[in-house]
Amino acid sequence: MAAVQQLLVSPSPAPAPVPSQRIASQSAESGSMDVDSSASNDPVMIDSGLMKGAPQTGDARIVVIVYGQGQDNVVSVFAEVLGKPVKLKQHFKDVDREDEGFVIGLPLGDAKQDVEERDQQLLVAINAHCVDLGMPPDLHLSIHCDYEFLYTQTPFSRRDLARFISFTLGQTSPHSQLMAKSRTFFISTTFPDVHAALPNLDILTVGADAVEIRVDLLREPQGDGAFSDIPSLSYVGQQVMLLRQRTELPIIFTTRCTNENGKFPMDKPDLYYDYLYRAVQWGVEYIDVELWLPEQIRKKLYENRGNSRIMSAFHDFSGTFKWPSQYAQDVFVKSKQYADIVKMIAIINDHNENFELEYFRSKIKAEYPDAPPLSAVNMGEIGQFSRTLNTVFSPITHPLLPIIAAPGQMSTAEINGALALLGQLPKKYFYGISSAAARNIAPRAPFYEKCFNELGLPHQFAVVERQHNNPAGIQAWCNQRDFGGAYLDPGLSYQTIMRHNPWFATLQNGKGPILSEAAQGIGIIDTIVVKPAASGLNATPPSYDGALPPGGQPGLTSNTSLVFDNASWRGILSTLTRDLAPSAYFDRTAVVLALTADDAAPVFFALKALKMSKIYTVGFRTPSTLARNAPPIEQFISMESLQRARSVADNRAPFVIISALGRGKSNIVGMLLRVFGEADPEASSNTKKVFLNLAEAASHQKNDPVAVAEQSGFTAYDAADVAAFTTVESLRLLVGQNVPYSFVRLASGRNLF
Ligand SMILES: O=C1C[C@@](O)(C(=O)O)C[C@@H](O)[C@@H]1O
Repeated sequence: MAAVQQLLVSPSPAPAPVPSQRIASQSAESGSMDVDSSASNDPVMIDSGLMKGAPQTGDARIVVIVYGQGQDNVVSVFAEVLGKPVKLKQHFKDVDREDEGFVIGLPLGDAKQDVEERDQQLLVAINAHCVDLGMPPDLHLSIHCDYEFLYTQTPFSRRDLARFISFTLGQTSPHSQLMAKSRTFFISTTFPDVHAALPNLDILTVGADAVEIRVDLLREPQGDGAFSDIPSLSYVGQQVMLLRQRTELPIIFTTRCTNENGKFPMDKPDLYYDYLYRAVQWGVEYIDVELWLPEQIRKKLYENRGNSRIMSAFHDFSGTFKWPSQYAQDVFVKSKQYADIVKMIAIINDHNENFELEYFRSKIKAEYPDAPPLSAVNMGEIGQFSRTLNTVFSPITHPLLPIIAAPGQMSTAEINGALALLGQLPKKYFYGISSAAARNIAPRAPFYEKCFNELGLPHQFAVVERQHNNPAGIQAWCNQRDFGGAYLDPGLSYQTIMRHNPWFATLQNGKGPILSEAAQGIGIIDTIVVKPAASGLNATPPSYDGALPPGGQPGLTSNTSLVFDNASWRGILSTLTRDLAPSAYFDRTAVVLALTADDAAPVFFALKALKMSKIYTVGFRTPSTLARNAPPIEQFISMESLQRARSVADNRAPFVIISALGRGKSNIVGMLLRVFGEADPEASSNTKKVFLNLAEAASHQKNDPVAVAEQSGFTAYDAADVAAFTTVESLRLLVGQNVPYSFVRLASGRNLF
């Protein structure tokens, strides 16, 4: 306890992180650390635009779960994931305003009687069906509930439930995040049975931003060696469930018709509605809706799409389609009416028609600036060139797939290889600038190399060691003609980088590097992204007279700028929301233990994104600049303040404990875990508290914080979880490619499943 007291009363000083370039120069001038304890009472709220892609409050209606016989337990899991208490009732009519803030469970038999008359303004109805009990679910409930969650009991995928409920309630929005990327790909799986894809799914989806399930290609066995003409909704539901349990990627649900290279019959258009609307109810992120379908079906799907996004699809196999024609433009105009993405795909006869498509693309952009994004490619070998140029949801294949989904499809590696040959993807040098200690905790270099290979990227990657206390020399790696980007592990404060690497200040004609929103809010830079600047062509090349790294070509080219970014906060956010919906954190409090404010800064930003209402700190003081971008802060400076936090009403008592304290301090972390982990009989929700250990794992040791947390009733995550999610984010920032979290874990020797 003496050690605790000592730590609590003697916080270590911390350099002030910098929330903006302007503030950066001010505090750099003053040179002093700005410690502000009053900031805790009067936090300055950040711009809403500051957290693009951050969780949203979403659907505020009462969540009602209809459960099957003997399945009332699933209601508690929903409640736990949402961070709400549970109530069991009988009928929809029993649910009223007093139930706001609860998750309500209704037994199937009773719920069925009045599901149609329910108050849709008040509640959102989810039919939870355990497929182990048999398929299909009760049809009446399937049709009339807002959503349907299909699950297996063993294994039960909590991650799938968290993702389903966060998405359907609008707390997460994968579409807006994907559309912010400069290039997106989706892999068209062509398996007759998703089971066949599962063993290779991690590797298959490297480079993909979404996975398409070609429902029309699924083959449902009939038992006598035959297959049904079209797979039943029961079969399709289970296939989607299986896929979703095994990938974190958004799913595209496609029922491709016989006329457009698919197998779905065209004689009953209503059948499409039944399948596609059910996919909306299953919480599938993207629904492919073919343009030939009657307008009333397309309109109805668009209007009832919930949080799913509609990809309008048009394929022309006639060989007479012409991109410069009025017809092509009419197709676009008709498509965009009920679409979030417009897909147009055609067979061409001449290579030049690829250029016509490019002209069409730019014309559409200019004439319909507010229209949904266009994804357009040509089929066949002759059309492959267009597949390298399309940037919105390019369909890709993989050598491990049984067949290609359309003539001319290419893999990500082939597309990148082609771009490299065409000079569109020049070889660049990427660096992992890390301290020896960081490299030991989570070696990222072999993984980067693996990804570059797998993605067919021509780049080269090298790890360079930074002396622990010497932040100088970073500029030497960046000021090279072929510099591609770098991650810094650990990150460094903006001020520190700028102070010790004066060359950065010369960028952009003296304006310095660009700071991303996250970097501004956090003040710690862990990713340096190269951005070709449109206006940079006339810029003066920045000069540099320092030593160059071996083999480096002097001088970052003048038409590029550098973006200082932060990927760690997203790693933290993704870890915290892997098994819980964001709402489990909304308005609750956290404890953050660290030796310096720098270590805590990305945590604060993530907790702000999770709309947490207060942070208690241990071990450091929070500079006002950092407090501005965080929930209100109170420092634990005595045992009394700790006791106070412990005795407040349940909702205000700390729900998350995040520690960046190293091994030497694990007894302090353990003490706090025991103090706050005790079960609270008054608890207003049954959600287990969360512990995140950002420090090096000290497993098999006495006082291992993760073990103590689990014994004290916490769900615990460690630095490796965050490192994997952070790597996903930094790859996305540095090379614009998505690599699934599960692949990162696999590549680092730990399988997630
Ligand atoms: O729409 C498309 C595009 C595609 O037809 C192609 O050309 O790659 C492949 C299909 O699976 C997908 O649904």
